Amino acid sequence: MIKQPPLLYTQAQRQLVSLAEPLGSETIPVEHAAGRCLNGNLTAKRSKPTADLSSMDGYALRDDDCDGPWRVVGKSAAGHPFERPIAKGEAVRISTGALMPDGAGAVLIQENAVRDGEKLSLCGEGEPTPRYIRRKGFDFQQGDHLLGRNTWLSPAHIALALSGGHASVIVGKRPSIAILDCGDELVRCPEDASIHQLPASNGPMLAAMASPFCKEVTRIGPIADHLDDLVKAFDGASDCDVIVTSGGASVGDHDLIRPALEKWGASIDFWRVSMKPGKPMLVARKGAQIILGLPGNPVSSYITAYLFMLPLLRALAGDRQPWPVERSHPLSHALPAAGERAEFLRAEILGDRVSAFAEQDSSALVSLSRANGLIIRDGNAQPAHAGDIVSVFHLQNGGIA
Ligand SMILES: Nc1nc2c(c(=O)[nH]1)N[C@H]1C(S)=C(S)[C@@H](COP(=O)(O)OP(=O)(O)OC[C@H]3O[C@@H](n4cnc5c(N)ncnc54)[C@H](O)[C@@H]3O)O[C@H]1N2
Ligand code: MOO
Repeated sequence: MIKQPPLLYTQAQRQLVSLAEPLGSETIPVEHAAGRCLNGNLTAKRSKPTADLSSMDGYALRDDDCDGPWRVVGKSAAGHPFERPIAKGEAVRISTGALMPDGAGAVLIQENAVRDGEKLSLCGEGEPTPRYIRRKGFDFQQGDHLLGRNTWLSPAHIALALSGGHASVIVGKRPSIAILDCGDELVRCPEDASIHQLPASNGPMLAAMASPFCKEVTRIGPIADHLDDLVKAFDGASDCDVIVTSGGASVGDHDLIRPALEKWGASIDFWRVSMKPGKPMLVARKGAQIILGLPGNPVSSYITAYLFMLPLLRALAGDRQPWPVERSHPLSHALPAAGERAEFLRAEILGDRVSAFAEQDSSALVSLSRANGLIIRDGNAQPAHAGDIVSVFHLQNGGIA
């Protein structure tokens, strides 16, 4: 029996993440790099744009020759530049994104032009202007810093890296993970669950949370509450970098995760964290493998995964700042004093204000699925009033963009 008192959640987070040795790096095509952690700085290999371009469809003119009429002597289309300098009295038909001819310093948009064969004149609505020129390197110049180490690459970053001339990037390797549902009462197919059983919802939920950060996610179980079955399941996961269990972490007769891990040969780093929900969480290791034992209650499982599993996976994938980001919001209503454990309240952020849901039972999924934030209450926090500023973790809803 472990006699340590429960750890503070911040201590437990640091202790867990300190066990994570980043898995090294690999070079991959930029177009496949969304959701990966950049391992190194990215500098522009080319400027954007590489030359002055027109931002509109119309005519390129000299900026000392803006009254007209002009003679249209050729065209500059995107990918097909006009090859010689433009002279006085000349205009070049130009399309959006096409290179400005040498000597051109203004664009007349076609809505403000009248064309008769090669003859071009103003229609009286507007003037040629340099405003419709995108200047060479205005977005970034060759040699500029584009992206910093530790950036989780988004679709916009992909466009930036490609536009900066990079075909490939160096990113952190991702871990493999095995996720085990544990409990006699669990059934894999929800349609097969009788009254005394319930669908094993934690495994797929945790897999969905983990998969953006993992190269491979293996789901195992549900596993019955028998020591030997659990040991066999751990054997089946022995190739993975991380093993995550849910259920069986507490103190009941059927809570066998700790004894099973010990029988399997793992050593327990810590068990129990002073947080609500999520208290019975444990961390163990076998060789280089890290095992996270999450509580079975679905909300406890989600919140411990958010606070522990995700930072661990980010750290293994090369992120040096893997922590969830706290933000400040005014409360829209009062909150009572907190208990001894730190509390994470499912909450809704509306505008700037945040309000906790009335239902905070650690098995209640409706309030979890409606929450877009978690209010953080320190252990023994004083009552809070409407308008008081509280710390909140934003929960991600939707994709990575
Ligand atoms: N005497 C005590 N009892 C409990 C304590 C305690 O300190 N003393 N801690 C409570 C707390 S806090 C939590 S949290 C739970 C967590 O216990 P376990 O991790 O052992 O979880 P189980 O008992 O196996 O399951 C709890 C609950 O969750 C359901 N469950 C389990 N796995 C899944 C899954 N994969 N998908 C969906 N639902 C799952 C399970 O059926 C139970 O209803 O212990 C308290 N007890
Ligand atoms: O920690 Mo338990 O997760 O309070 O229900």
